Amino acid sequence: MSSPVSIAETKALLKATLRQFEDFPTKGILFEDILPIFKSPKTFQSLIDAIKHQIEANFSTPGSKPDVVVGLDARGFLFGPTLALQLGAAFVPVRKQGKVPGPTVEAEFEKEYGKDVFVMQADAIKAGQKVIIVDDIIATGGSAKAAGQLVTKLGGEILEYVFILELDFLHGRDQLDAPVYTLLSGQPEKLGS
Ligand SMILES: O=P(O)(O)OC[C@H]1O[C@H](OP(=O)(O)OP(=O)(O)O)[C@H](O)[C@@H]1O
Ligand SMILES: Nc1ncnc2[nH]cnc12
Repeated sequence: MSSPVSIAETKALLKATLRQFEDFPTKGILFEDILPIFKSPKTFQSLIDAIKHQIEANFSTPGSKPDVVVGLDARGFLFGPTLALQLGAAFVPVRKQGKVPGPTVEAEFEKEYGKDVFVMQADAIKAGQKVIIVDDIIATGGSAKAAGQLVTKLGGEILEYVFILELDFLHGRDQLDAPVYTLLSGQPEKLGS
C-alpha cells in the first residue's frame, strides 16, 4: 500500500475527487458525488487514515474508545465497515425502512430532498456502548439526527459524528447533540476546507 499522506493532502485529494451534478435527484439540488473516492485506493486509504487518526487522538483512553461504528444507508456503508475494522470496533448499519428483519427501532426524518424512515435492529447496540456515527455528507442534518436518536434509544453513547463533507450553509450540525468532525466544509461548487 502507498505511504501515508498528510491531512492537508487528504483534503486536497478529496476536494479534487468530488464532483457535482446539477438538479439531481430533484430540481434545484446541486448533488455532491463522492463515489469517485472509491475508484482511487490512495484516496480511499487516506480518507480512512485521516478519520482513524482523528478518532484515536480524541478517544484514546481505555474507557473512551469507540465500541461501535454506525453507518447510514447507503453511502455510510461504503467506508463505515473499513473504518470499524481499522479501529477494532463493531459495525452496525442504519437502514431505510423495509429492509431489516426482527425487532427494530425506527425514526422518521426529513433530509435536503425528501422524507424517509431509518431502522436499526433492537439488539444492534448494547446500553453503554460508545458509538461513532459516520456518513458521507451532512446537509440539513435530518438523517444524522435520526440515526443519533436510534443509537440513544438503545442506550448507546454518541462520541462523535463523522462526515466527509459538510454543506455548512444548511447548518446541519446545529441539529446534533455530540461533536462533529468533517474533512471538507463549504459551498458545493466552491469547497473550502
Ligand atoms: O443531512 P441530510 O439533509 O439528512 O442529508 C444527508 C443524507 O442524504 C444522503 O443520503 P440519501 O438519503 O440520499 O441516501 P443514499 O445514501 O442511499 O444515497 C447522504 O448520504 C446523507 O445520508
Ligand atoms: N447536495 C447533496 N449532494 C449529495 N448528497 C446529499 N445529501 C443531501 N444533500 C446532498
